[in-house]
Amino acid sequence: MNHIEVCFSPDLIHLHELEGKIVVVVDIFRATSTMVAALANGVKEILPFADLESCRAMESKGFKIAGERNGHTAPGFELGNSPVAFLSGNYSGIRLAMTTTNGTQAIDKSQGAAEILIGAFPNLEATVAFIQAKGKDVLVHCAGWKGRFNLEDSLYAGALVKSLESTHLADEDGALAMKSLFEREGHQLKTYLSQASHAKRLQNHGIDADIDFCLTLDLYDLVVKVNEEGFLVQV
Ligand SMILES: O=C(O)[C@H](CS(=O)(=O)O)OP(=O)(O)O
Repeated sequence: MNHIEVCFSPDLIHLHELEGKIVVVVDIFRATSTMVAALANGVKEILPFADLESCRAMESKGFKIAGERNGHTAPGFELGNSPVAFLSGNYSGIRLAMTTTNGTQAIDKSQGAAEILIGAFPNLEATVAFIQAKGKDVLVHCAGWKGRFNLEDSLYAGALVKSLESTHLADEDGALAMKSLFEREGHQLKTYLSQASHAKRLQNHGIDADIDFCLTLDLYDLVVKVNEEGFLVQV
């Protein structure tokens, strides 16, 4: 049987072994939900950046640029970090360069894994099926918030642990705790996560539609991975 463990913040990733594992990066509010929405709605590939300047520079290379800090579109960027923005409009075939407060930092810190997947509730079951076909150990890397634990990424980790229980043993405390939390609260994701500090911050930004989208299960039969050139693509 394979194993599954959970890292609750990019600041703790040094405590985990990445080599040989599938790392699933998750930033429910909103980066990884937005990445899944973008690729499901025509975007060809996404190049993630940890910093604003490197991302901004990609505009002159033919990329659309998406930049967000503290929940707002960064100055000079065409797009921010809204999944709903990709549900309308024509993004067919575009290349996107993207940087966000937490999510793209977590991707950056996942280098060294056998494979890096992008996890979100709208593609949970597709991700589960892909992992089960691979037969590798899994590390869920929660983006958290500025180095801190957050409820929504951790609850996704619990959903993944629960969905993989027939093939992946959860024998460390973080994975066991999040599985229990998901078993208790997973039937009422939206109600439970409305109290999350991140959801409250975003509600103050008037983006309830984004939050609803981010907490919708299995909208897409789509797996997103980081390819050898560092692009996020559909598998
Ligand atoms: O845009 C978001 O939802 C957040 C903003 S913040 O972390 O709450 O300031 O960024 P993300 O990288 O998606 O966590």
